Amino acid sequence: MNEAKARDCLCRMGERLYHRGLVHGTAGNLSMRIDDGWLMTPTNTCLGDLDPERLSKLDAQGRLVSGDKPSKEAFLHTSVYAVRNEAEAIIHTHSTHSVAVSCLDHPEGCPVLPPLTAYYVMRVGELALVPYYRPGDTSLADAVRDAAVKHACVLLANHGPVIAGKGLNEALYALEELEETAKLHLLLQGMKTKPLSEDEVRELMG
Ligand SMILES: O=C(CO)COP(=O)(O)O
Ligand SMILES: [Zn+2]
Repeated sequence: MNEAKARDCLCRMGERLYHRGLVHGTAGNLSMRIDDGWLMTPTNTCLGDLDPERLSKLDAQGRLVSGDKPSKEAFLHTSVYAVRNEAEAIIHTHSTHSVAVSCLDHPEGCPVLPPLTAYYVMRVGELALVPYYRPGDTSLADAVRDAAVKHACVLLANHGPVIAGKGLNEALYALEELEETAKLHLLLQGMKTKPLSEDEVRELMG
């Protein structure tokens, strides 16, 4: 995709996330791979009101080439691209229900969310949980990179999701499935639920 089109796509995606209520304030950040590096949302900006000219352009080494100062999670984004060759776009949000799930006490070895529906399994697959680190901490980027080797969707404890996709739309659809499943999981708290069986999940994962 050419750079002008990528700039336009990022701004439209920011607006879409904002109007869907999936981002608020200046939380969250977006990026896209381009031929000579990455485009990323600038730090402390509202994703609903992005200016294509002010997006941060980073070179292949992650250095700022033009635009405003990049997101404090820039290193997290570039670390995920480094281990996921197919990833062309990354969305990070503080979407409410996903964040609520990220604040629960998750026993070691249990899935972060149960496979409640087929679409959750198809779009999100296996969600990895990364322990809490301060936003922008390079240790957070390192932990996310390690998790991203096997997982396109990662949930940062007490923070929010990071989703890599072959394009922005693929990342959005996974994020929306995650957010809705997190909502279902919270709605079902205290009720006897029957998630998909291991065989049903295996069939969907292919
Ligand atoms: O979500 C955020 C931090 O985790 C937002 O930070 P930035 O405004 O620096 O992108
Ligand atoms: Zn964040």
